[in-house]
Formats: sequence, structure tokens, C-alpha cells
Amino acid sequence: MTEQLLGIKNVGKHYADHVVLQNVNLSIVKSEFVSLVGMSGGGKSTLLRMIAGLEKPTAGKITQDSQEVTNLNPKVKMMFQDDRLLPWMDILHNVTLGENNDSAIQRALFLLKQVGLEKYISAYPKQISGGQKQRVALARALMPQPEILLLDEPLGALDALTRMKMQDLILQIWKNTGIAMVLVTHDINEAVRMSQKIFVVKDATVVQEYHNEFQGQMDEESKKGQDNLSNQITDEIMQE
Ligand SMILES: Nc1ncnc2c1ncn2[C@@H]1O[C@H](COP(=O)(O)OP(=O)(O)OP(=O)(O)O)[C@@H](O)[C@H]1O
Repeated sequence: MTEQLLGIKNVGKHYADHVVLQNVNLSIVKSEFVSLVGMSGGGKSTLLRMIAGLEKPTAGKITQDSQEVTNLNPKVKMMFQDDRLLPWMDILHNVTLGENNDSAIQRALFLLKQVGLEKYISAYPKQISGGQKQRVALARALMPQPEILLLDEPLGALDALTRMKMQDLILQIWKNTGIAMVLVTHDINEAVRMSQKIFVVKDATVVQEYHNEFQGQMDEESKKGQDNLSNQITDEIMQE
């Protein structure tokens, strides 16, 4: 049996009388790549913030490695649509977050090489492109070797070609590291291209779970399979 990494059991969240999520149940196994899709305002980012321990559920329980997430979750890292780099630090130190010891610097250099930015270690954020900044943000998120990487629309602000390259890079890092990834995206094709499982968030809960046998594949047959699945998921989201 595959080992459960993250468990979300009967989770709900409301702000005053506004119910954002209720009865959310899902689990993620070690090294899995999943996506959350659904209408804007449906509670996807709220769910990520609760997994990260940035917010507490108002009902139910979130566990990681069988331990309840009650506070800031040290085993996860999050990447956002904006890069959140520190403008006064060079790229290397944005990744080490100011740590100057040898092992931090060696690890940051290794990660910057993985994301293809070894030539930019001394540059400052304003000197590199939006796509490159997101690569730095990715390296920084990988720095503490998280068990789960939460990706909250990290590619949303990128042009189509840069976006595809970043998708490839994230998939490659996922394959190399075995870090579980949870992607929130508005782009259903992106979700289907990248993830093994797609959860549809609708009516304040997870209504469907799709398994995707075509993840990461580029041959014509698989692309057709991906398109079919994307259409199915889009229909599910749009259905009243
Ligand atoms: N701190 C808060 N206080 C009150 N309401 C909030 C708060 N945070 C989120 N909400 C509400 O919760 C709902 C869900 O927001 P959330 O950002 O999780 O949705 P989402 O599915 O990620 O949307 P999008 O796809 O547009 O990012 C929204 O109606 C939002 O206004």
C-alpha cells in the first residue's frame, strides 16, 4: 500500500458567516503531483494556506506524516504568482535567505544550477526577467528540502512559452527530488499536463478526483488523452 503523506479529513473553513470550505476530504501520498482546480474564489488558496499552517481550519483535521498541522508547517514550502524576492539581496542570497555558511551556499549554488541560473548568482532581482525571478523563487522554496511544495498559481503571470518551460522545469525537479507537489492553477490544461491527480473544488468542497495516466507525456496519443480529460474537467466545473 502507498504511504499517505498528507491527510485532509472533514476540513472546513469559514470567515464569520461566510463558508469557504466544508467537508473537504482528500489525501496525498509521498511524491505525488496533484492539482486543485475550480472557479475563482472557490477556496483553493485557502486550502493551501491551511496545509502550510498559515491558517487554521474551523472544522476537521489536516495531518502530515500522521501529525496534526497546528502551526506553521515546517515540512512544506509555498510558491506564489509573485516572486516575493528581496530587492536588496543578490540572487544567491535570495536563495540562501541571507545565510552565509558554506553548506547553505553550496546548496543554493546547486539549486541555482538546476534551475539554469548559475550565471546570475550575483545579479539583483531587478536585473532579471519575470520567468527568471520565478526560477529563483523555485530554488528558494527547494532550499530547506520540503516534503511538499505548494504551488499557488506560480506560472500565472508568465507568457505562454516561458510558462511551458517552467512547467517542464517543475516536472523535472519533481522527478529528480520526489517532493510531493500541490498545484493550484486556473489553466486546466496545465493541471492535466502536470499532475497525476486533479481535484475539482466546487460548492465549497472537493467534488471530484480525476486520475491522469497521461501526466508529463508529449506524444500525440497522450496529448489527445490530456485534451479529453481537460474537457471533462472543464464540463464538471461549469456544470450548474
Ligand atoms: N482572510 C479572509 N477573510 C475573509 N474572507 C476571506 C479571507 N481569505 C479568503 N477569503 C474568502 O474566501 C474565499 C475563497 O478565497 P480563495 O482565495 O481561497 O479562493 P481561490 O479558489 O484560491 O480563488 P482564486 O482562484 O481566485 O485564487 C473568497 O471568497 C475570499 O474572499
